[in-house]
This record gives sequence, structure tokens and C-alpha cells, in this order.
Amino acid sequence: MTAVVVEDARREFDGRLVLEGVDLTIAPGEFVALLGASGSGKSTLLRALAGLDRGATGSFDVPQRRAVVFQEHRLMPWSRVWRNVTLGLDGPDLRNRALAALTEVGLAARADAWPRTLSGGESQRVALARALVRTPELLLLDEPFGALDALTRLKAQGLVARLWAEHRPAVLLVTHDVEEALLLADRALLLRDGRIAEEFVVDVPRPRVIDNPRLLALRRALLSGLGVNTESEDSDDHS
Ligand SMILES: Nc1ncnc2c1ncn2[C@@H]1O[C@H](COP(=O)(O)OP(=O)(O)OP(=O)(O)O)[C@@H](O)[C@H]1O
Repeated sequence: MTAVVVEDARREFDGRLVLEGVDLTIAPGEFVALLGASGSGKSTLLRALAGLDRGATGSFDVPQRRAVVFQEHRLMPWSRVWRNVTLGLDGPDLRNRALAALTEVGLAARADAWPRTLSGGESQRVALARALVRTPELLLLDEPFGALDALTRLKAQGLVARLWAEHRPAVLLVTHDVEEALLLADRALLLRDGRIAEEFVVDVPRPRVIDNPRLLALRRALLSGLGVNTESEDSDDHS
């Protein structure tokens, strides 16, 4: 059984092929990280999976129940936090559903606040609550912590790890951060030249700490796949 099957995804912008034939499968409950140089097409692929890009071709078998969190929170400034969480949903009990999701991200107390009164980290947690309230089978995360400071980012990563373990959606996380990918994902994929060029299985039990020797080896391999030279670090390791 699979949650996501993408075959031969292609996307061209202005005559330039950004995705040249991407094949991708994600199992139910699997956490996959997508890395690649800037401009390699990570967000393009995520948007195609989200159904936000009508210009992509190929075969996309993706669950209906999916939710996206972007780098910017995209909260509506004229709606209170809880209304933002349930924006676009119908049905009874919306406030209670919002409160339950906000409780999961530790922000129930801010349910009636206006978005502009939240910090960057809090806003991203509300964006996560807005995704969670939809009980997604597929959660698409596009650099969700990219704009956060290092400490807030670490906490947000911990929160995502916990929420994923509890709810087990399939996840595709687009990130620049190799360590983030290695701490969170079951598999890390490298997008290069419009294709999935390399795959790294993160065969390390959770909870993970980045100085685990296997993770350090994977980190070196991933950085090398991204064209980052880690030789000076290697020699440091042996000094
Ligand atoms: N709407 C668009 N019109 C024209 N070109 C686009 C459009 N969207 C993306 N591109 C181009 O496609 C390429 C891939 O963009 P994309 O945002 O998917 O890369 P990325 O890997 O997510 O990059 P980054 O890590 O910098 O966010 C880039 O060269 C970008 O300029």
C-alpha cells in the first residue's frame, strides 16, 4: 500500500525543464525529506503534489486528505487564531476542533488572539494546527521552519517529530537543513538535474541525536551529494 505514487512528473518553466521525470513513492505513515540545491525544484514538486500547480504533467496518485505548511504561515490577519485554524472547513463544533488542534501545538490559550500578536514560531505552530485539524493522510511541509531562529526551530522540529509519531501521516518535508532531514525522516531524497538522484535510508531509531555515528556518516554522504565538501570536518574528526 502506498500513500503517494508519482510517476514521471515533469514541469517546464519558460522552456526550461525543472522536473525532468520524477518518480516518487511514499508509504502510509512514512516521513520523507526532500533535499536539493536552491532552484533544484523541491517546492515545484511539493506544489505539484499539493495539487497547486496545474502546469505539472505526469501521474500523481495523492490522498485527497492532505495539508500543506509553507515557510510563511499564511494566516489571515482579519481572523482570530482559532478561525484561521478551521478556515474553509464546515460543520458543527469548529471552535472545539480548533481548540483541540491548538492544544496539540501548545497554543490553546491563544485561540482568540489576532495573528499579528503571535511570534514567528507561534504562527508556524498555528499553521501546523491548521494542517492537523484536517487529519491529513499526507502532510506537505515546505521549509516550515526556514524562517525561525535556531532554538525555535529545534523546538518546532521536536513538535513535528512528536505529532508525526502520534498521528502518523505520510510526510514530505522540503528542507535545506541536512540535520533536520536526518533527525526527522525515514528517508532523505536528493533532487538533482530534475530527478531524484539519490536516496538515503535513515536507519537510526528515534529519538535521534545528531552526533550518532550513523547519522554523522549519513550527514557526510548527503552533504557530498549536495556538492558540499566536508573534508576539513573529516580531518577535524580524526584530530
Ligand atoms: N512560477 C514560476 N515561473 C517561472 N519559474 C519558476 C516558477 N516557479 C519556480 N520556477 C523556477 O523553477 C526552479 C525551481 O524552483 P523551486 O522553487 O522549485 O526550487 P527549490 O528547490 O524549492 O529552491 P529553493 O531551495 O531555493 O526554495 C527555479 O529555477 C525557479 O526559478
